Parts: sequence; C-alpha cells; structure tokens
Amino acid sequence: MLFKVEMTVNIPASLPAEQAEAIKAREKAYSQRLQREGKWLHIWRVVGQYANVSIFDVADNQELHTLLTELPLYPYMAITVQPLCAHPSAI
Ligand SMILES: O=C(O)CC1=CCC(=O)O1
Repeated sequence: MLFKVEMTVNIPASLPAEQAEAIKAREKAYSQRLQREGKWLHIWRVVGQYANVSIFDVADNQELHTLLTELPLYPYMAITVQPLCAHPSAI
C-alpha cells in the first residue's frame, strides 16, 4: 500500500544542540535503512521549511504506524498521512 506522508519537524530550542544532532544522525540512518529496504520510496524537502514529503510502500496501516512512531524525530514531528491509489490517467 502506498502512502503520502508529510513530516514537519519542530525541535524545541531547549533541546541541547548535541542531543539534537545525535537524534538527526539516528533519523538519517533509520530513513536510509528503510529506503534501502524499499519501504521509503521518496523523500523530498519542502522548499523553505524544515519539512519533507515522502512516499512509503508498506503492507498496511499498522506497518506505516509502526515505522513512523519509531522515527527518532517522531516526538518532534507533526505528521499527516494520505493513502494513495492508482490514478486512471497514469501510464
Ligand atoms: O529532515 C527531515 O525532514 C526529517 C527527516 C526524515 C527522515 C530524515 O532523514 O530526516
């Protein structure tokens, strides 16, 4: 199942910079593992925002929920999810 996911990151200024950098490094490794596994098909930066638009290919809602809640930045994200299906004009 395909999903469009929008993630907006809001790390509080009170979080020590070293801690924030460590979380971001774990986030990158986690994201790249899922990309290599074929579950995270696309990730695009939203211009001018600390946000991304991503496409996931997962078995079901439960798998997506698990993957998203295990993101190291999850506690600092606002996430929206939209399920996708084939467009009739797609070739
Ligand atoms: O920087 C972001 O948009 C948050 C993020 C998600 C996966 C990743 O590597 O960074």
